[in-house]
Amino acid sequence: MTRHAHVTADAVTVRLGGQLIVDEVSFHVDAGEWLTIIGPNGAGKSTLLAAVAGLIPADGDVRVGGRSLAELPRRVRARALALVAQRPTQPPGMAVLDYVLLGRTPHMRPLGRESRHDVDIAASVCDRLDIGGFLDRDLDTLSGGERQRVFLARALTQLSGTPDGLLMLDEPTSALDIGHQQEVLELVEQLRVDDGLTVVSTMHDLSIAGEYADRMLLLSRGRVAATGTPSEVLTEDALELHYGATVRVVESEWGPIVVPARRAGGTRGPTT
Ligand SMILES: Nc1ncnc2c1ncn2[C@@H]1O[C@H](COP(=O)(O)OP(=O)(O)OP(=O)(O)O)[C@@H](O)[C@H]1O
Repeated sequence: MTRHAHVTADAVTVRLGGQLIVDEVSFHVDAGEWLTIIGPNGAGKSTLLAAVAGLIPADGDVRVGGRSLAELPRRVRARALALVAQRPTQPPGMAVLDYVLLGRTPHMRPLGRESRHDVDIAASVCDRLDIGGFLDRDLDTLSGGERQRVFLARALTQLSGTPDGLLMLDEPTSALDIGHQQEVLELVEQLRVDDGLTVVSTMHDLSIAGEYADRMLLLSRGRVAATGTPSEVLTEDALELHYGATVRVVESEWGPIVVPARRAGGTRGPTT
């Protein structure tokens, strides 16, 4: 399959509160590819995602599907890309189904109501994310992990029916147990393959990130420190340099596994 760049970020730069937070970051993501942005706390990952999604002012240029994001009308942009933020704003007292249906807004006529088709899409996405039993519940009453899947359901509902959709996920599995982490990431992977979604995510669990990403981008102090396959980016030296972490990287059939290593002087070193 011939791939073409679906997202191109060119010298994206963001200043917040007088500080340079994202510094001339450039990257591309091919159509149908999964790029995961990693980097230590405060590196600028969420800010970069928000800038690429056009949610905060930034210098530089972002092109999606060959068109400059700045030139796309809001509704067109909302059908082309969806961002699940780390802490999405959540209207108080809203039922899960109503919240997920907000994802259909860019597909409806202005002031129109959702159709049976919209409700079917939302309900089916919720079923796939194992939250079909919560549709009438108030969003505020869900657990953190249940709520995280509702946020993802809204984004998938938003992109449903869009060929070449761009799904951006800011730490999509941070509140999930290991079973639901796997379920959510496998679902995203399946949608990527079946529906041609392009995925850009941030993740802190480097081993899991490496299992799903085609390519990774290591962001450090707002700048690109490395890009490449998981095996190229997840090196012991790079993780020491940019995270200050002492780790062992072990290659497995699923990609590199990153294991924190006890520092010298630990009381339970390897028994040999
Ligand atoms: N409005 C703001 N004003 C000033 N500084 C800000 C503002 N918003 C974010 N920052 C700073 O920008 C830096 C990058 O924040 P960002 O949330 O993008 O990092 P991150 O890599 O996603 O971090 P984490 O892994 O902790 O989620 C941080 O130092 C943060 O304190």
